[in-house]
Amino acid sequence: MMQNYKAILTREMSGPRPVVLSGPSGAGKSTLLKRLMKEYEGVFGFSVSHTTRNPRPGEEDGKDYHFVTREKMQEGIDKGEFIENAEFSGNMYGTSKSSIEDVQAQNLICILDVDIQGVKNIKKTDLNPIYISIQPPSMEILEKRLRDRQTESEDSLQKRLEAARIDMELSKEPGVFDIVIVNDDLEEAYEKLKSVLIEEIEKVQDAKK
Ligand SMILES: Nc1ncnc2c1ncn2[C@@H]1O[C@H](COP(=O)(O)OP(=O)(O)OP(=O)(O)O)[C@@H](O)[C@H]1O
Ligand SMILES: Nc1nc2c(ncn2[C@@H]2O[C@H](COP(=O)(O)O)[C@@H](O)[C@H]2O)c(=O)[nH]1
Repeated sequence: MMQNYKAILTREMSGPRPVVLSGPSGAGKSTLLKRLMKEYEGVFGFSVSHTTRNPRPGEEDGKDYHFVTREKMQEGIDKGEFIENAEFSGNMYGTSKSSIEDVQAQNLICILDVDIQGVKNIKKTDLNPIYISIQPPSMEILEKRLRDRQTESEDSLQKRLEAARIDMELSKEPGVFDIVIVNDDLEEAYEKLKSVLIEEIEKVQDAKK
């Protein structure tokens, strides 16, 4: 009984469980999470990462990423401001502690979009998120999606495909992810994602009533 009470208290103090979305570049993470955040406005908050890559057309500083120089990013890492950071396709990426705290302070479900290195490093922290991997149906389809997106140079595209091969292998390892969703048909993948998160979503909605 006492233990139950303690568990409830801890949950209330720490808020809803965060969600880590991972998977190869081009698998559809941003597409799915933007849709989720639109349908469940006021339930999710995006953890805005830092990156040293250049913004793509339409991307906003402070909303999609905090776009920073290598020097600035390294300075933050050295000061211990990041819970994880990684080098991906020639650029630095990282999750600052404050990006998560900002979302959690609002009692929202914090969504993190990180690569597989991020997943491994977050597992060493006490964040305790739900780990979801979004996978493409095949390497061929992934390459087509990345090319059609027209955001990458040939060099960046090749680096991303190489990272994708590693990611696709690692995602098959038991225990790394709570669930692996193959994003073939977008509607089906989205429904699956919602079904995994519905319990957590309802908790946040109930708390607002
Ligand atoms: N099920 C799908 N069927 C067809 N195209 C899709 C599907 N899901 C996503 N796409 C398209 O594939 C491209 C890559 O998707 P998206 O940008 O969401 O990937 P991502 O995993 O967020 O990539 P990154 O990690 O590089 O940010 C986009 O142009 C998107 O519109
Ligand atoms: N380890 C981390 N990986 C991150 C973070 N933010 C994004 N990412 C991952 O980087 C790649 C490429 O992203 P893109 O926006 O340049 O296409 C992708 O796999 C993201 O999941 C982060 O903070 N830490």
